[in-house]
Amino acid sequence: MSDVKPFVLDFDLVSGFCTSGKVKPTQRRVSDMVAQFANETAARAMVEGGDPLLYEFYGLDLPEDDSGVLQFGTTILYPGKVGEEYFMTKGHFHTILDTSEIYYGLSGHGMMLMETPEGQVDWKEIGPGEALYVPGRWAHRSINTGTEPLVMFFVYRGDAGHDYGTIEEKGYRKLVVERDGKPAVIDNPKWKV
Ligand SMILES: O=P(O)(O)OC[C@H]1O[C@H](O)[C@H](O)[C@@H](O)[C@@H]1O
Ligand SMILES: [Fe+2]
Repeated sequence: MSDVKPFVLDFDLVSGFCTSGKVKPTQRRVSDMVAQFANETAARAMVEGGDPLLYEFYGLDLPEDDSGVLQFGTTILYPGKVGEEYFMTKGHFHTILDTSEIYYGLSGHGMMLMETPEGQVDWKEIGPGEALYVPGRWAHRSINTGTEPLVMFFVYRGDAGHDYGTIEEKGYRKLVVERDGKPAVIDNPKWKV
């Protein structure tokens, strides 16, 4: 058991930021995930044109080897598109595959795209006041389908870990793109078996 003392942390409901500045967010830009977008040419052009910030999230300094710890924080995913594909997170399986995660929508609107190693796929919309349960075994990627930052609070088992490799190699089976001004879920042409 780790020796974490009780503590309180503030997260602004709209911006998602820890306004007291007690923790600093990690940022990911288009350059951090060019190969993940369906239109890599559009992604590279955006990197050249200033490399916009896609999202930032708070990872706290809690022990990552203790199943009794709960990791938590907020993700702030900005609105925008790379080609026709909405801004999204990298997405990951948990290293301990069977561990789940809960997201609670604070502001903005988006979608969680999920899939299992066996090839089941699912997606759920998420907005303010909605709690989304991502069961163990489901890889998860957040997507901002709106015009405001998508802000979500998350919590998961402390030792769950992030497995990015599988998604980086194979991609997701589905993509979320804008079609006729609306989000559409389509097959990912770059997905590898
Ligand atoms: O890890 P990414 O796929 O880049 O997503 C960024 C972050 O999003 C979520 O909110 C997760 O709970 C975090 O554990 C994760 O690190
Ligand atoms: Fe996760």
